[in-house]
Amino acid sequence: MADPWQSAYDFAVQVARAAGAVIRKAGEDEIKVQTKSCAVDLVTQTDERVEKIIIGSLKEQFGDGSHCFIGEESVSNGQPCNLTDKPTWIIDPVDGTTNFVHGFPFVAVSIAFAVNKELEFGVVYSCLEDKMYKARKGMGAFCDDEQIQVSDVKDINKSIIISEHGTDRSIEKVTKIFSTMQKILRIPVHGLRGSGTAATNMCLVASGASEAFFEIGIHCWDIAAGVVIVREAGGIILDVDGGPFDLMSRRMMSANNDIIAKRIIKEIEIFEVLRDDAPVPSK
Ligand SMILES: O=P(O)(O)O[C@H]1[C@H](O)[C@@H](O)[C@H](O)[C@@H](O)[C@@H]1O
Ligand SMILES: [Mg+2]
Repeated sequence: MADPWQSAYDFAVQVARAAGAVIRKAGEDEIKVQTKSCAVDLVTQTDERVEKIIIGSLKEQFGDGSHCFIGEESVSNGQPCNLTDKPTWIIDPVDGTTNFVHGFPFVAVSIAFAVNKELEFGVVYSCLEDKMYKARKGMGAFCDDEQIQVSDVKDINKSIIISEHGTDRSIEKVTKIFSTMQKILRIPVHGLRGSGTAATNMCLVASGASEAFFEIGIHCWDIAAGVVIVREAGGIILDVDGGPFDLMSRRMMSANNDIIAKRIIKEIEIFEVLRDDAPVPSK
């Protein structure tokens, strides 16, 4: 049977690499910063421009109208965020926007592709490191041309765990996030880390550099590509309560194995977040 998505996958890699070059170039000039949901949820003209370039390139290649697009900045500007059975591109043009603004060296272009709500492939280009992570369902995960594999560590005391504090600075959420981090540190684990971009964090789990990354508050575009990459590197993806993963729930646990995942899940203090596909309240 013809392989329907190989050419789309190859094209996504090309588009991610080209988008990364635009981000690197933009980082050399003065960056104009705006905010979205709160004072620390940053967005720049580069986020907007790169998303337009990516979606424009994909529409040119697959522009018969049968493909759908979920992009961070399109959604932020009012587009719906509903995953249907149609071929759908899920795009974070600049994952690690705050890092980009500060010149902190972890910024990723994340492009995922789903059909019938199944993630078919994911591409994460860490553009300041010039590392291309990619994976197709059932075909393994790669960093550039090297196949990658999750860590084989089963002893939680010998693990590095990644988490992020996100952009919500409410006392309720900050308290729960840091109480969770404190409990994990005191297990003890070897260390807690965070790159500042969910997509990169997932690639660090996929490449064996960390045993788990979890976060409550991320969006589908931050993690969709990383989900495929972690799964194809032999890892697992769960909800933060240990249940089945739901791409639109804004909660995710990615780990090298079930033992590590379940041990960390025991420490997570869960707080509620609005789903990505929640109906937009009428103005
Ligand atoms: O950089 P963006 O695309 O906004 O996504 C990040 C988000 O802003 C942070 O709050 C999260 O902690 C990161 O995991 C996301 O990658
Ligand atoms: Mg982003």
